[in-house]
Amino acid sequence: MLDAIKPEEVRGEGDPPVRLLAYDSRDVESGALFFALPGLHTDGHRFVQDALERGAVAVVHERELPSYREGVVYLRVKNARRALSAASAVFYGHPSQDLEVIGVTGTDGKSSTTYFIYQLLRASGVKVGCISTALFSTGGEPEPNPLRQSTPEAPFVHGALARMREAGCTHAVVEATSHGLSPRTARLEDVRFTVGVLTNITHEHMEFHGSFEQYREDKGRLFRGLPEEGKAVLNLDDPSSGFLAERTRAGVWGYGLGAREGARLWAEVREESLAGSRCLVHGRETLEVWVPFPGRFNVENVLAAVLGAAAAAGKEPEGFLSHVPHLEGVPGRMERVEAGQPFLVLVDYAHTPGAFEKLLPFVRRFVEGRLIVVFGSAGERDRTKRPMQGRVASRWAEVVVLTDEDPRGEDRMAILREIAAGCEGLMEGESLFMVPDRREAIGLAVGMAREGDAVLCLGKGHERSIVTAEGPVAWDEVGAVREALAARGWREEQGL
Ligand SMILES: CC(=O)N[C@H]1[C@@H](OP(=O)(O)OP(=O)(O)OC[C@H]2O[C@@H](n3ccc(=O)[nH]c3=O)[C@H](O)[C@@H]2O)O[C@H](CO)[C@@H](O)[C@@H]1O[C@H](C)C(=O)N[C@@H](C)C(=O)N[C@H](CCC(=O)O)C(=O)O
Ligand SMILES: Nc1ncnc2c1ncn2[C@@H]1O[C@H](COP(=O)(O)OP(=O)(O)OP(=O)(O)O)[C@@H](O)[C@H]1O
Repeated sequence: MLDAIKPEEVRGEGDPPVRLLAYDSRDVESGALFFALPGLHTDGHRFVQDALERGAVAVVHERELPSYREGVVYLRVKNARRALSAASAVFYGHPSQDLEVIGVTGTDGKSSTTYFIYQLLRASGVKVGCISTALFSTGGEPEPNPLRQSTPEAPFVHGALARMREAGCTHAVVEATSHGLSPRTARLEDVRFTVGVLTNITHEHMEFHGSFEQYREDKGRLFRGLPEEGKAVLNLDDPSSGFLAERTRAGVWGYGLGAREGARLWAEVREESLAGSRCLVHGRETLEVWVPFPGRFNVENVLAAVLGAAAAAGKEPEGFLSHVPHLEGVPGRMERVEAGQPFLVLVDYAHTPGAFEKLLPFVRRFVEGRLIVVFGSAGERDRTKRPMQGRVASRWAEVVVLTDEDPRGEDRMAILREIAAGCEGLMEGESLFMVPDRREAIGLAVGMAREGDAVLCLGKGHERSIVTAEGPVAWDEVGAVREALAARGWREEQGL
């Protein structure tokens, strides 16, 4: 492992057996190799003593430490996150080299596309695992992701890939977020991807990447790292695809809605409803396909998934289309909540201006009454997107109810005011409401809905908590909607 860590300086003698890799002192157990990572809130170097008390036998650090303990090996490196990534790959025996690893990146639609690829490969008899925001599998049935990260830190990624390999998987689908791909976190630095899939690139995470160009550059790392025999699956309707195609050695398979030169698959949407879309999909042959999820963006996700699965399995994409009608969606995405009420209620995970732009005009087409939208914006994350979310929402909705998403340590009302600053043509107290308490906000929206209206609760989806200054508070978006409906006398029918 020493070769992978590449220390600039080694202190202490011996070669203690390493039983686990840890970057948080609170996770350290006897035999751990502890990585002191500089962070945004604190610095891992402050927790070296804590790690040693808990049984760490060696420490990787960037800066000089106040003291060095006898019997412990200290490895000073230039970049501890980079070292963590390299060590994780070695510790788990380079599992990504024994698997076909498909990386899915993009601003929106990563989890959906990841889960679709996972299902398509499984349906064609491939043993596969997946890592994504919502669902996680090391070869068995998918379970909720136990972490608060979409792309986990390197030890978790390589550990999960190793478990997939042990379980007999030949393939893995990994949601590759821009944070995960960034050299600043190095979470995916030592994962060997053979297929890269792009959904889209719009505005998000500017607080982390600093500019759209850097955000795109970081996402581009997935495609730059692909081998010549790999495949880059690109959305030809997205302006960033040309940029990415120029930066990959891999073969390109393009997809899009409508005829596109060079598209390996493209779709014409013939009929669409809140239940899904009937499409003609054109490839080497033309096939009629029912996409069982609402919105053209889901047709795009399905095309991306079919190409991603086919590229990874070394098969023709057309063979995967027959399974599309049987795909399952990710929980909390366009989930309809029914309790006999005469208006539509949808829970969805849209939390970017790009997702709002696709979702709201789509739903608008099927709603005769008013569109009542409940959402917020994450605290301590991209502030520049807040007025953009407000602008898109106010363009399509008659009523906007602003509420907590994950305020973290920020002033809750200040976040809502920043979103409200972008809302155009709405009147506070009549069509614009700021209600930080999310349960109350949902109650207000459901309470004002009349026959033919639609209530859209956005941004929480499947998530099980709201992160406040005091930490995570348990949350269930669908449950909160059901409570609000029950308060008006609409209850889900219960069986015996
Ligand atoms: C904003 C962000 O990227 N945060 C990540 C970052 O945290 P941080 O810089 O605040 O860390 P810190 O709290 O300052 O601590 C520094 C170090 O001291 C360690 N520590 C801290 C306390 C202690 O008692 N002992 C100890 O050892 C910490 O574990 C850490 O290694 O470093 C941590 C350890 O590497 C990550 O777990 C953490 O991800 C958090 C959970 C997070 O919310 N990340 C989000 C932004 C994220 O990664 N999102 C992307 C994109 C999502 C999407 O687009 O869908 C994702 O892939 O999930
Ligand atoms: N292709 C797409 N284009 C735009 N919006 C989309 C697309 N696919 C899904 N969405 C919207 O984005 C939301 C999140 O979808 P999904 O979880 O698949 O994306 P994600 O990229 O994994 O999100 P995140 O990584 O931020 O958790 C959906 O609820 C939907 O509103």
